[in-house]
Parts: sequence; C-alpha cells; structure tokens
Amino acid sequence: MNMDNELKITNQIQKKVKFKMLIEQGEPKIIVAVRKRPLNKKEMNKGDIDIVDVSNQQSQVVVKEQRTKVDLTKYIEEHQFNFDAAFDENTTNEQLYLQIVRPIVEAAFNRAKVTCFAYGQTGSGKTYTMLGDYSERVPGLYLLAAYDIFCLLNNECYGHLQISISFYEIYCGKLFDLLNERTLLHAREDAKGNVNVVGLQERKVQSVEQLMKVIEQGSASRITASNSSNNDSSRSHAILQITLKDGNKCHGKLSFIDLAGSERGADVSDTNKQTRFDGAEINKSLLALKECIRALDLNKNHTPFRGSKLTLVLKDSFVGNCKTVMIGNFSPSNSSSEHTLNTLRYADRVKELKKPNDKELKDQVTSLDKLARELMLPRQQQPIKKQSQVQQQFNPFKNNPLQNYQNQNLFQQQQQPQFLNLQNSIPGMMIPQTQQSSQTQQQYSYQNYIQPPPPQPQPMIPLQQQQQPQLKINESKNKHSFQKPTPQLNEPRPYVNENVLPGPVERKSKVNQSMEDDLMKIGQKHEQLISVILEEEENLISNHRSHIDSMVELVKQEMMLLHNIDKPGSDVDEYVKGLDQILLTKIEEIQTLQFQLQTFRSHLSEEETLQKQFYQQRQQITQQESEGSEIFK
Ligand SMILES: Nc1ncnc2c1ncn2[C@@H]1O[C@H](COP(=O)(O)OP(=O)(O)OP(=O)(O)O)[C@@H](O)[C@H]1O
Repeated sequence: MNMDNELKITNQIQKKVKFKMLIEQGEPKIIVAVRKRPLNKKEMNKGDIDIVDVSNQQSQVVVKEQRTKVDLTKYIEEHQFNFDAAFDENTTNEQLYLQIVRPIVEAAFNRAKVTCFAYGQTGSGKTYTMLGDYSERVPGLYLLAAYDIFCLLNNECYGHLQISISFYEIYCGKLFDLLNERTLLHAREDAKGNVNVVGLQERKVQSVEQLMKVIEQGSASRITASNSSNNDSSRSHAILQITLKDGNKCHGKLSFIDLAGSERGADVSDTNKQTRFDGAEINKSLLALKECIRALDLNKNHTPFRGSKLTLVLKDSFVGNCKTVMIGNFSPSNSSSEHTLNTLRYADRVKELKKPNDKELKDQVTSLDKLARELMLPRQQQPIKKQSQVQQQFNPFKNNPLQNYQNQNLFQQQQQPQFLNLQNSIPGMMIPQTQQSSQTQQQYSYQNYIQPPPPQPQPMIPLQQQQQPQLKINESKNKHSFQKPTPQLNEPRPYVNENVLPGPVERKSKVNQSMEDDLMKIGQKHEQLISVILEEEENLISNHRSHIDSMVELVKQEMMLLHNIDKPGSDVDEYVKGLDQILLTKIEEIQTLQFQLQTFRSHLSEEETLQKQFYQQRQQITQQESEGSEIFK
C-alpha cells in the first residue's frame, strides 16, 4: 500500500473515531448540510450556467458569482462555505438519507425528538428531497425513513412500539390539519409548558404502505400558490410528525419539515396585501427557526421558540434529548445566485458561532451575524475566497457547464463505498438511473416503491451493532478564507432585494445612503406592523367566535325571560331588570368587539400607507441609481 492510500485510510479512521466520540458525547445535536440540485431544463434553455462547485469529500461549496464593478468591469467573486456535509447534483436521496438522516431515525428509537428541515428557495429541491419524485419513481426521505422505521420495529426491543402520524401545515401563521380537510388548529401551551396542537388528527399506521398513503393524502391537501418561479411553489411549512408510541406515551418523535420557499420572506413588499402578510410570516418563522437551532447548538438555557408559530409547535424538538438536521437546498444557476448565497449564508449562520477559533475570525463573524439577523438581506457580507478580475468581454463561464458537472461526481467516485448496503436494507427501493445499470433498474418498479416486496430476512441491524454512518465531520470548518474581506454594511437592509436596484453593479457608492437608511426604517416599521396585524387578526377572529357564543347565550336568557313573563302571576320588575341587564351586556360586548375591529382596521390602512411609502422610496433609489449610471456613461 502506498503512502497516499495509508494516509487516506488513517484520515478516514480518524474521522470515524471522531464522529463516534461525538455521538457518544451526545453530539452533534445539529447537522447542517446543503444540497445542490442539477440545472433544470428551463434554466438550460435560458442559457443559464452552473456557478456552484460542491466538494462532497470536503463538505465544501464554492459559489462563483458574476459581478460588475462601477466601471462595468466584470469579475468573479468566489464565496466559499463549509458545512457538516455538502451534496452535489449527482447525490441521490438515498445517499443523503444514509449519511445524515438515518442517524436521527435511529436516535428517535433511542427516545430522542428529532427533526429534519428542508430549507431553500422555491424550486430548489426541498420537496424532491422530502417527498421524492413520484413521476420519476424517486423515493424521498419520508419513504426512506419509513422503511427503516418499520425494519427497526421488527427488532424485539422495539416490538411494543406503535407508529402514529400527523401532518399539518402552517400557512400565514395559521395551522391547518392536512389529514382532516385542512381544519383550522390552535397551538396551546399548557401549565407544564407543553405545546399541544389542539384537535390535530393522529393516524395509527402499521406498514410502510399505510404510512405513505397517509402522507400522499396529506400532500394532496397542501396549499400551493402559483408564482413566477414555480407553479407548484409552496408558501406553507409542511410538518410531518411520526411518533413512536409506547402505549399512550411518546417514546420518540421524528418531524420532517418541508419549509416554505425562503425567498417568499421578501414578499413583504408585494402589492397584494395577503401576499405581504404571508411573506412577513414566512420571514419571521425562518428567522425564529434559525435562532432556535442556534440556541440548541449552543446549549443555551433559553430557546426563543415563541418567536413564531413554527418554532412554537416544534418546541419539544428544541429542548432535552433532541437532534436536528438542516438541509439547505439550492439551485446551481447563475440566475439564482442571490438566493443561493442567501440559503448558504442561512445554513452557515445556524452553526456559525461554534466555528471560529481565532479572534480575527470571531470578530468578523460577530459583525456578520448582526447583519445576518435579517434573512432576506441580499448582499450580506461573507468571507470571499478570491476575486478574479476579468476583462469586460471575457466570458468567465465559457467552459461547458455540463462538462463541469459531469466531472464533479465526487460523491459517487469517492463516497459511495462508505455507504451501508441500501438495497439490502430497503427492499424494493428504486435506485435512479445514475446509480445503476438500466438492466438492474428494471428490477425495481413503481409498484415496489409503493408496495414493497415482503420484507426480506435482512432487517436493519440493531443500533448498537451497526456500523456508524459516515457523517463527515468537517475538520477544515474554521478555515474560511478571508483574503479580501468586503466592507461591512452599516445597517441591515431587510427589504432590499434584487428588484430594488438594477443589476449587481457596485451600487453602494452611488445610492444615497440616507435614502437607503430611510427605506430600511420604513421596512422595519412595516414588518413590525405586519406582525401586530397578524396577531390582531387572530385575536379578532377568535373574539368574534366567542362573541357569537356569548350572544347565543344571551338570546337563550331573553327567551327564558319571555317564557317567564308569559306565565300567569309573573313578576314584571324581574322581567325589566333582567332585560336591562341582558341589553347592557350586549352593548358592552359589541362595543369591545367594535373597538378591536376599529384598531385592526386602522392598522390595516397604516400598513397600506407604509407599503406605498416603501414603494415610492424604492423607486426614488432606483431612479437615483439609474441617473448615476447615465452620468457614468
Ligand atoms: N436533486 C435533484 N435531482 C433532480 N431533480 C431535482 C432535484 N432537486 C429538485 N429537482 C427537480 O426540481 C424541481 C423543483 O424541485 P422541488 O419541487 O422539490 O422544489 P421545492 O424547493 O420543493 O419548491 P417549492 O418551494 O415550490 O415547494 C422539481 O421538478 C424536481 O423534480
């Protein structure tokens, strides 16, 4: 064996030992992974190119962003990120599952509350990862986990456990049961601090097929709204919870969360009111989620789970024996670079504070963190690997992107041997074409996917005896390059997205800073107001319901009064006193509701005004920017 091979093997052993030690120490609680999807047909037809390099081996992502200076010189800014795991476009759902999700499925059997989030812009592959692709017969994490769960249940030590499923969504801050005709649900915190989703249906399932049918049913009711980037785009967070029950007690719980498109948070400046409210809620929940995961990562005593409905209902997944996997999905296309960078930055922030060792890096990170508090900031500062200046006419992407992406299949070449034998552990699994010869592929059918062949005598190996999954702990995590740190922005700019200012030209020098500051202030005020409005709306509707109940009660009392006064020898004074009391109560209740309604209405119109101010300010900035460009020409 040559030196190189020996070194490789030693490194691999060291990684395995380190991972095993971390697991034994109860760590890591959080795994942050990212996944690149392939360029799709639409992007290719547009002439988009792949600007993201992913090294599965080094868990590293490099985004080569094309930018233009004020003098119109083009250059490439390289942004480098390191994660616990990074998956390229050739990675299959099965490979991803084995590396980062199977460990948490096992942890659920060891009494943990585990959660797997899919984060990313609309159309970046969240649903593909979670649900798979039925038309292409690609299983997603739900199905892969389901197989393992039922395999593990075959183990004697888990034979007493039962599986129950709930599936609901959070849309515009409201909870809807996907297994019960989208009935509105309410999250309530009891005296012990447990958060219960009142009225949520739980379905008991006894097989993978039953489980998948329930999931199919739930997915069909999920709210989707059409938008420009993807007709199936989802504006809701879908929460699938698989509970391992020991009688009535919860033994362990798995939550799979297909989050709403992250770029939807920027819809707070949309012209449609409902879309604005929706966007504000998404923004709020994604920020709160980040804070909660960070609190978990840092073992903080306080978890800010009350920050949003999403984090509130997931409270028990952020405290005690819990584990979280966050998968940031992104597109490789140059046209999505802003969103891709935002996704990578978001994922980076989730575990960021644990990374830096040296002071310089820590200082950088702290100031970056302040900026990153606003999720939708499009030009958050990030370690930039290098900037390569190029001539204006030079096309930095002249190499065929497809060629590049074929060469990037590092995962298959280098990682695959580390995986457990998926075909053995998951009978009937559909393996995509890229992983198998077409002949082998014929052995698997869609029928198998939904109706697996009878379990083979090869259930999952009990946890203790099983080879540890090959999660790569990133040793070079602290090695962000800071060769040329970019200047810091003074303030976060929550609403400034790529539509605000034309193109990625260096605009800071031309745009009046105070105008941008004003824009930001209006934006912040607007966001706060939307939060208030959403809360008021919920209270108003709930109070209106109580008001109706109370009116019904009062009408009953009136009927009783009339009934009594009709009786011979009735007391007219009692009747007058009773009616007076009822009418006073009615007036009081109506006035209270009316007052609430007026406040709500005035906030709605204030919101419209702020929205208009924001829009005008934005237009002025755009105008000033284009005037600046004209002068320059
Ligand atoms: N890793 C992948 N390999 C092949 N195709 C993919 C991959 N990821 C996503 N796709 C394809 O890209 C398209 C968009 O993916 P998907 O619907 O999962 O996006 P999404 O992030 O869930 O969007 P939304 O927020 O609208 O739900 C789908 O056609 C899907 O099949």
